[in-house]
Formats: sequence, structure tokens, C-alpha cells
Amino acid sequence: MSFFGGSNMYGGYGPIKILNGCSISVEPGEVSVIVGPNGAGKSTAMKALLGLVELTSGDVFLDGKSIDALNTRQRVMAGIGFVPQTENIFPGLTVDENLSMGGYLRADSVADTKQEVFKLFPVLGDRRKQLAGTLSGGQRQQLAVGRALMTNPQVLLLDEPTAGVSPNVSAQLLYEISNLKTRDMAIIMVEQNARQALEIADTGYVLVMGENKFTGSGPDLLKDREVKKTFLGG
Ligand SMILES: Nc1ncnc2c1ncn2[C@@H]1O[C@H](COP(=O)(O)OP(=O)(O)OP(=O)(O)O)[C@@H](O)[C@H]1O
Repeated sequence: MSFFGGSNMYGGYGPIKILNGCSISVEPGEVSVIVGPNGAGKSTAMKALLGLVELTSGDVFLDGKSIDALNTRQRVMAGIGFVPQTENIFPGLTVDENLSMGGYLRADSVADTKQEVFKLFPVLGDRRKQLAGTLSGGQRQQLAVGRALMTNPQVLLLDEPTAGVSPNVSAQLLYEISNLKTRDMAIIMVEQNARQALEIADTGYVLVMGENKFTGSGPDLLKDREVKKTFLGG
């Protein structure tokens, strides 16, 4: 069994079935990337891992144990960080305040973790007193990742971290995210930007209609003729 993931997940939104048996997992120090067409259920799969979507069957596990019975807050407490696709920062608060909010579930001091976030994203340190709403798109996404890191997660889930940023900035952001692997973090990311994301993927999942259509290492999927033809534009 992998360190973290969901196996054979079925479920959706009430009577609307979105996940049809998909399985996603990740190991510490690795990045798994979920790609696939619009509406395939990528975000839904991620929400299921977090307990935001109820499964009718299947399991979500962490470190050898089922976490099906845990609600979202308990999953965050258990070490799962989440970066939502939108509204992932508080624009009216400063960078520093955003990071403090990210750590609010913690009983211990967050000062050291903040310093680590500033080491990872120096621009956030430079702008710590600045309102988050005045940051560039890429800096906002860095802040959203930093905010999720404030709980010291073992697992980081990111829903389209490069949405709305330029290709250059998104390459840099993906590089910075993949650097978190060196901290033994287990990372699962949903990405529209399939090519760039698969380049850094230890494991890539191509999801179609809530099912695993192709699974393999990112570089292997990028070379696969069928994947190239169907999902990567030839
Ligand atoms: N809260 C919701 N209630 C009902 N249906 C929903 C809800 N959220 C998403 N859906 C539907 O579930 C399906 C899968 O959505 P999901 O966001 O998981 O897909 P996705 O693969 O992430 O797509 P995209 O790349 O467009 O974000 C879509 O048809 C969407 O309309």
C-alpha cells in the first residue's frame, strides 16, 4: 500500500456520479499528477481525498490506515495540506497574516515554519507586510502554497496551482513545488497544464470519466503515443 491515496473511489455530488473507481496515490518525496479532459473528475478526486466529497465506495488511506472516518478538519490535522484552485488567499490581509491564518490549527509556534516558507519563496519574505491582493498571480499562488505549508503537512494536495499564471511563471512554480520533494513531502497535484506538470511527475494519472485511463511515470506518459494523440495535442 502506498503512503497516501484513494483506491477504487466511487462517488460524486448526491445522485451525480463522478468518480467511477479511480485510484490515486503518492509516496513521500514524490509528486503524483492528475491530468485529463475538462469534467473528468480531477478536482472531485482531490476533494474526495480531503473528505469534501463523500464516497459511496472505496477507501482513502494515510500511512497504512484508513482515514475514511475522518472529516476534512481531522484530515488536515492528520497532516494533509490543501491548496484550492480559487480563493486560496485572503486578499485583504497581508502576506504575513495569510501565513498566520494558514497555521491557525496549530497549537505550537508557527514562526519557524514561516521562516521556511520565506526561504522557499523569498519574494514573500520581501513582501510580508504587503496586502496579498496586491501580489502578482504567481506570487499569490506561492502564498497559497506557503499558507498550506503552515500546518507542516506530510501530504500536500494542489488543485491547479498554475491556473492563471504565465507559462514562464508556471514552470518556475512547478519547479519550486517539486523541490518540496526533498523534504519528503508527498505531493498530489491536479493540472490543466499537462505537459509541464507531467515533466515533474513521478507518477501521472490520466483520468477520463472518473476512471484511470493511463498511469505511468510522467516522462513515460509524455512519450506514450496514445496519450500524446488524445491528451497532449499530438
Ligand atoms: N459541487 C458540484 N455539484 C454538482 N456537480 C459538480 C460539482 N462540482 C463539480 N461538478 C461536476 O462534476 C464533474 C467533474 O468536475 P471536476 O471539477 O471534478 O472536473 P475536472 O476534471 O477537475 O475538470 P476541470 O478541468 O474542468 O476543472 C463536472 O461535470 C462538474 O460539472
